[in-house]
Amino acid sequence: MSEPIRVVVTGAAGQIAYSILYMIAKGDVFGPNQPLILHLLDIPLMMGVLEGVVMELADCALPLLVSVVPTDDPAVAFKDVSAAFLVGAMPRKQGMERKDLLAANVTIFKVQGEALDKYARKDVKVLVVGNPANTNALVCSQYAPSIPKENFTAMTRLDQNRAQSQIAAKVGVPVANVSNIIIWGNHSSTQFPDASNAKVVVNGKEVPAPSAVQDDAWLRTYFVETVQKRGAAVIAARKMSSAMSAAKAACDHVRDWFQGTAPGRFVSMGVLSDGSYGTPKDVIFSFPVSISNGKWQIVQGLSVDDFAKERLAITGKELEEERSEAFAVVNA
Ligand SMILES: NC(=O)C1=CN([C@@H]2O[C@H](COP(=O)(O)OP(=O)(O)OC[C@H]3O[C@@H](n4cnc5c(N)ncnc54)[C@H](O)[C@@H]3O)[C@@H](O)[C@H]2O)C=CC1
Ligand SMILES: O=C(O)CCC(=O)C(=O)O
Repeated sequence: MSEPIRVVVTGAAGQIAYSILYMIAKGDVFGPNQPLILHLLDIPLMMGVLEGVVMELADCALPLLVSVVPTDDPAVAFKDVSAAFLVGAMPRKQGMERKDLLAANVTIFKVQGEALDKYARKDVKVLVVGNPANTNALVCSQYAPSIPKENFTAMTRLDQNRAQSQIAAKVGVPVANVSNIIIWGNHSSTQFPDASNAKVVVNGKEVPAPSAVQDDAWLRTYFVETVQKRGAAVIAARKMSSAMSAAKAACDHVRDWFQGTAPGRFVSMGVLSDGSYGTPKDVIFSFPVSISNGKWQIVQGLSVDDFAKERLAITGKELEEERSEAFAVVNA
């Protein structure tokens, strides 16, 4: 067994955390040989609820979980952490867009960026889940200047998983047979879910997703819109936002970041844009990335047709607008 690593989950008394903590603590992210010390951050009002979560974690009797540190103090929560799941933020209600949360949530990520800068390990890997995730990740990284910008990412893995599941159902194959779906841009209704470079295994043979689906109109309309609006559909049905699937996606994201992607495979992550594929620079934009040795790289040279270019421009523009609005809030 290796030495334990410290992992922080914010919003630890909330609904995503209720699923994510179990998944992390049983080894789904860092592997079956990596002991963990879990730091749980929430606001003072939620400390009673958090106590119950701590009791339940103990009652799970998980061999990898060395200890748990519940706290409402960012200085304690971020101390020496190797990985940070930044979940704690207000979720949207029915009828809202995620960017409507910007004014309420962006300040949380300023404070947590400052705390990461002061207290976390300099190689900490940060995943922002709290919405609007891309812009919150950008703000967080700006306030943590001593940590490399590439260590800040935003979650679009839930959108990727949703897209994968839609394609699998359409073709009639298990989800594991579908790979290399791309989510471009913002985790919002302007995102562009793109199956044009994806692969599907049909009858034992890997083929391009468009040939497996055989319905280009579906791929450009129903598929794109279903994934873009899936979060809202879950809220309409559950009266609460996605939680179990969000927790699973966060674990997938951080697992792949730490453990790498298989040769020829890529996943989607919101990362600092370098302008690849004509996107605006210096926003957190979701790209296809391959990962090895804990470092992600934007996959280059993929075909992007005019239909895709138009959609990349729309979601990129939204991210530029969110960036201006966010910095106006934090600098006010
Ligand atoms: N990127 C993505 O794909 C997804 C993002 N989300 C977002 O994740 C966030 C959390 O969702 P839920 O867990 O369902 O919400 P929730 O309301 O159940 O839990 C949020 C928790 O965060 C805590 N919190 C608030 N301010 C905090 C602070 N400054 N420090 C630490 N904790 C704080 C709250 O007290 C609460 O316990 C929301 O913003 C939601 O929109 C949800 C699903 C998917
Ligand atoms: O849709 C939301 O605003 C909350 C949850 C979420 O981001 C999602 O389900 O994709």
